Amino acid sequence: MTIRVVMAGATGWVGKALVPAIGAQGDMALAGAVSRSSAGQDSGLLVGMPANGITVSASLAEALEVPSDVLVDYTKPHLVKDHALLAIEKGRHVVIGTSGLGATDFGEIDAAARANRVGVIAAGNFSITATLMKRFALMAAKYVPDVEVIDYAGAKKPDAPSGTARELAEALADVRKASTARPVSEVSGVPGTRGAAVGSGEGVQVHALRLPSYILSCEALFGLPDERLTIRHDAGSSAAPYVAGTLLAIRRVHEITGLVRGLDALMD
Ligand SMILES: NC(=O)C1=CN([C@@H]2O[C@H](COP(=O)(O)OP(=O)(O)OC[C@H]3O[C@@H](n4cnc5c(N)ncnc54)[C@H](OP(=O)(O)O)[C@@H]3O)[C@@H](O)[C@H]2O)C=CC1
Ligand SMILES: O=C(O)C1=N[C@H](C(=O)O)C[C@H](O)C1
Repeated sequence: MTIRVVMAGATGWVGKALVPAIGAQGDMALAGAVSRSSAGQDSGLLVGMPANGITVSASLAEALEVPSDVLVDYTKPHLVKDHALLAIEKGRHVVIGTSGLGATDFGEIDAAARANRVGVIAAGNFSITATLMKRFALMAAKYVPDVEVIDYAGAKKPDAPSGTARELAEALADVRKASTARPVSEVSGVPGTRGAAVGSGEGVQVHALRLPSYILSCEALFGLPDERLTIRHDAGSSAAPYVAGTLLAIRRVHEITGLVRGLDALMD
């Protein structure tokens, strides 16, 4: 069976890497592509490939008028929730790469996916090594109660924390033991400098830095008396690391009903 894929954000940094990769898979075919600025153009030519006959649509609604199986979204934080809900309503499975969503948004997406009997896979980071960082950090959190997260990204990134840091902090908050740090509410000075608590219960403090020259790095820092552990992931400057994980999600999403968060759920 050929999986028919609609790529929202086809002309973006990640979309440009995914369009040729989807076309190269024997079991997948591009069925639609979305970008406002390139609407009406051939999506293959746009990414430096031979023409593929798939014309770019100006909106997701237009792209979903043609039959397809899976929406892949790498667009913008303010669009992704509406895109996901629209695709679910139209009976499509969804793979979410776009950052910016939190636990409440994902709760709504999960409910809609269950009601429409489709699957959604969302990962803050579809790279294998970023996924391993999350897995190792979750292992460490079983043994070390004190953990905080630092999220490094470029000055122009529109969302904070990053999808990578947010998914990590929410997952850590679910398993962490009580912190020994002085509660932020009891800190004098400028308490905001202690970061923001992300996730359930006491949450995990996340500190987001936004500076020119950074791409995206994420650190989980663990402390015990007289020793510490740092688990860090650094993304490079190309979108190549996200391709394999996204293709895996496209292949597996039809097996799911409702939402699964994190590429780690598909590994093993
Ligand atoms: N989960 C993961 O592993 C990763 C997640 N990301 C996240 O993915 C998202 C996308 O990243 P990136 O590829 O760098 O983004 P870009 O800014 O490079 O690309 C955004 C894409 O979305 C399209 N777009 C923007 N606005 C609209 C709109 N209103 N309707 C339809 N399409 C629109 C743009 O085309 P146009 O402007 O022409 O409409 C473009 O094709 C970000 O949130 C990023 O943080 C990034 C890398 C990995
Ligand atoms: O905005 C980016 O560039 C990236 N965003 C993702 C995130 O928000 O975690 C991850 C990716 O490494 C790059």
